Amino acid sequence: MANSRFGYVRDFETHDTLLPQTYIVVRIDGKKFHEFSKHYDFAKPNDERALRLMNACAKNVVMQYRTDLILAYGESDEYSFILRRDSALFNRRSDKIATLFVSLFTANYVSLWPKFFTDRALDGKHLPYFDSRCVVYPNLTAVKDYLSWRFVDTHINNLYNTAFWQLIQKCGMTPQESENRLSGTVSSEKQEILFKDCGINYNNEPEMFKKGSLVTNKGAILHIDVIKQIDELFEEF
Ligand SMILES: Nc1nc2c(ncn2[C@@H]2O[C@H](COP(=O)(O)OP(=O)(O)OP(=O)(O)O)[C@@H](O)[C@H]2O)c(=O)[nH]1
Ligand SMILES: [Mg+2]
Repeated sequence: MANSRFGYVRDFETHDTLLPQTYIVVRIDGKKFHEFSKHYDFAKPNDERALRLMNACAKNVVMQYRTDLILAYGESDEYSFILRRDSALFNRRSDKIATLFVSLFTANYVSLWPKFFTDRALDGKHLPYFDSRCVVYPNLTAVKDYLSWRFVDTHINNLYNTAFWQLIQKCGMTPQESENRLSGTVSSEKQEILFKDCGINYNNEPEMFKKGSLVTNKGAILHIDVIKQIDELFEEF
């Protein structure tokens, strides 16, 4: 950058450096995807094309930064990227990491869209965009708990949403009736309602819906019980 008398303004810039020797998690989340999914007629509660598109974008981000990443995990309109404790990516600058991850992800989302939504083009008034944040975790226990938290969230949301929409679609309930039916029920009761009222065995639902998607740093996309395999997933880290 050339020197000029205006150059002093550079001194106003600040850089947030993430604590050394901590695990960095970058979480991105679709902005107003409630509206976005409605506009593009996503299947309810899970649109396989949309989830596969998210996975393809995440995989490309993982491959770009694979040496710094442990794994990525996603559900719905969100993805978390977990970086190694010793990562020196962009000198651990929070703004650089958060913005580059989210813009690379979004660029992929737009460019890969036609591959997954073959009969519907993106229109300029309804473009996908995502927020992004970096959070640091001080030890392996905390980072394992972070991933377990997202996994449990996937399970809870998916079971509720599956039951909620099945009661509407199969049993002809209104959204309010469906909500009332599920209100106060625990997991096993929701599974029972699904089975008895809708003839659906939750265990037979697609693994990607029930378990979310995990991208390894080699680029494999898995739908596994994260909690059962949590120690293996972080064995080398
Ligand atoms: N129908 C359908 N909707 C989906 C799917 N995946 C995500 N969504 C929608 O995306 C929303 C994601 O939740 P949030 O991130 O809390 O909602 P949001 O509208 O994106 O709000 P902000 O993130 O705060 O901007 C869900 O509530 C759904 O409405 C899908 O596969 N099918
Ligand atoms: Mg969102």
